[in-house]
Amino acid sequence: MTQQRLTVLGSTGSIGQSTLDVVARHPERYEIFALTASTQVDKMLAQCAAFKPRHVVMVSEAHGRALAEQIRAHQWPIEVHTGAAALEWVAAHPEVDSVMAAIVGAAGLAACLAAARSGKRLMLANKEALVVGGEVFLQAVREGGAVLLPIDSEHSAIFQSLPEDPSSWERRVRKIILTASGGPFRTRDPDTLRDVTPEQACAHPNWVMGRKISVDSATMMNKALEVIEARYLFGLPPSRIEVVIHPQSIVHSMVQYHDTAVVAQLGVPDMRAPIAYGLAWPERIDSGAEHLDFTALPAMTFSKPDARLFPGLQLAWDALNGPSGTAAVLNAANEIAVDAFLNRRIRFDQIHHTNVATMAAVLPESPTTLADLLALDERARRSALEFVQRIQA
Ligand SMILES: NC(=O)C1=CN([C@@H]2O[C@H](COP(=O)(O)OP(=O)(O)OC[C@H]3O[C@@H](n4cnc5c(N)ncnc54)[C@H](OP(=O)(O)O)[C@@H]3O)[C@@H](O)[C@H]2O)C=CC1
Ligand SMILES: CC(=O)[C@@H](O)[C@H](O)COP(=O)(O)O
Ligand SMILES: [Mn+2]
Repeated sequence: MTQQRLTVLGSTGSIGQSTLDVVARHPERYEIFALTASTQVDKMLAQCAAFKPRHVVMVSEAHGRALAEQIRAHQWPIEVHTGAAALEWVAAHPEVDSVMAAIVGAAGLAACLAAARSGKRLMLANKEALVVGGEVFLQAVREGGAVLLPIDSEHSAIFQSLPEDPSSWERRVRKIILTASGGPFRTRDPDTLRDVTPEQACAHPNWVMGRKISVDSATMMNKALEVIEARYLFGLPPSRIEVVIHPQSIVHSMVQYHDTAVVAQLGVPDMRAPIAYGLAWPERIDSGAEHLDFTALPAMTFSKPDARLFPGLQLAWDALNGPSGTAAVLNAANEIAVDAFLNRRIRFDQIHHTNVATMAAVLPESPTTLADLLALDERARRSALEFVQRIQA
């Protein structure tokens, strides 16, 4: 068995830490080449002590300087880089075999494209990168000869439930069914959502995750992003992607075939399982997650999402059926709106208002390059920010 050399983008986050937890269980299989973060110096220092990477990137210069000082004091042979361009360098480095993409938001797009163009095994948790990148992302994967493996729990489940030969998916599959927990507000009266706090929105019933994705789960924009992600990963038309509420998060998603058979993937809600699958594919390795005990499971239920409670979900299909680039506009608006909500500048229900207003205001012009995508992302962010400033006043 040859060791895989890994770059973990976003190693200080929830997915990054779970990835390192799995990696630590298999030192004979994985070696860390580079770790990247933005601001969390202490966490990164602890990861440096445990994994001795050759390179570390701190996107923030000030935090990078603070880390470099500590690394010098320990006399560790680790090079510290700063700035966003260094993310692309460690993602594309010729000595790297595999890249875990676990940065949150469109900030991870350029590094994902760099890994894809360099033909890496690209494990994708950073769904926003694919939502924004769309066909440009897929073209980079094809041209670079990369292997794109989903880490998002639903998409890992679908990937595990599909036949091995991707050229048969369109022909054999009737529908992809994404499960959604419904988040912390699933049973609320929609009229009471105006005044929920960031703390309430981040209290996900089943998963411990970063703050941005936790708010997305509460609005179900997470599922909207996942519908778009599924469309690009599996190539089925948007009309053949469905969402069902499954509050227990045990069935991670399903594939329904033309003969009526449904193949699903089940497991405890622990991201180490899909991460281990991505790391070892097509092998199976210990992930550290608990095995399912079917005799101890709660009753599993499935229901239709309530459009009054989760109006943002429909935006996925609106974006996919709109001009190319509309998904990038939606993502940018949502990133701005979630940040404004987390900083108590807008109400929870105004996240959706911001997304709708930005989609109406910003018309994309068929982006075909990374530069086009970044310019569109920037334009949509400016428009969303203007809207946020208007409704705040
Ligand atoms: N958490 C989960 O269970 C799941 C997450 N995902 C997806 O995985 C991705 C990561 O999520 P999660 O781990 O929860 O997020 P976190 O917020 O926990 O972690 C984000 C990571 O990205 C880094 N980061 C933040 N901003 C930037 C930036 N501008 N440039 C470079 N690095 C940056 C952070 O660095 P620092 O903290 O040092 O500032 C941190 O390492 C998201 O796209 C999410 O949707 C998908 C499925 C499940
Ligand atoms: C763990 C994971 O993949 C998250 O995306 C999770 O699915 C969030 O749960 P929701 O179903 O509430 O969005
Ligand atoms: Mn998910």
